[in-house]
Amino acid sequence: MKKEHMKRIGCGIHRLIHSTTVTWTQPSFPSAVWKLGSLNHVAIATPDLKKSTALYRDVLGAEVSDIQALPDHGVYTVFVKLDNAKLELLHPLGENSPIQNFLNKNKTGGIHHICIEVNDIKAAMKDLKEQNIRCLSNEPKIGAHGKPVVFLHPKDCDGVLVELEETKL
Ligand SMILES: C[C@@H](C(=O)O)C(=O)SCCNC(=O)CCNC(=O)[C@H](O)C(C)(C)COP(=O)(O)OP(=O)(O)OC[C@H]1O[C@@H](n2cnc3c(N)ncnc32)[C@H](O)[C@@H]1OP(=O)(O)O
Repeated sequence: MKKEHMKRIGCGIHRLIHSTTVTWTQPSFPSAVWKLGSLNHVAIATPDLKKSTALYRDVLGAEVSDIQALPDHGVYTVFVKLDNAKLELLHPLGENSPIQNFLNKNKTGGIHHICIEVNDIKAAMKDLKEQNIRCLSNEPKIGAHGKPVVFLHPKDCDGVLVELEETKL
């Protein structure tokens, strides 16, 4: 292929990439009932909480919280502060911790769930149940930030465990 021809193809691709715009589609249900807010956190399960905390604090230079024990959820947590959201480092607490199951399958740890804020958790749960999305508890529990939370089954959410947290939006 001639050099000039290749240059023209290159310019065409460049223009195509730079002229692409994203179009957004509005939700099909009335947003007055309940709505999603910001990403609150991404949770990472780790077999070594001290090592993971040191990675974010000492290597990556982030501000981190103290270790918090949440026996009702079967986890120890450390929060890592980012500008627009948080990371939640999770380690098993107790014999029936859901994190232990996850770590048995993912020995070195990995992304465990994402947490998205909602303005009305009960309305969200009612609506999602009607759409056959399984909520993993019948009632919201109090989560790591002292606010009501509920988890949605990963098999109903494209393989991702999703936590909803009620926050005033
Ligand atoms: C403090 C609080 C907060 O932030 O406020 C927290 O973080 S509490 C964080 C900890 N709490 C929770 O995770 C509560 C909600 N989680 C749960 O109820 C459970 O962990 C489930 C998600 C239902 C999984 O239950 P369990 O481990 O007994 O079942 P399982 O291993 O047979 O999993 C069933 C299927 O789901 C998949 N699966 C399991 N955990 C997953 C995860 N985290 N992300 C994506 N997929 C996952 C498995 O690979 C399996 O798929 P295959 O069948 O294809 O192999």
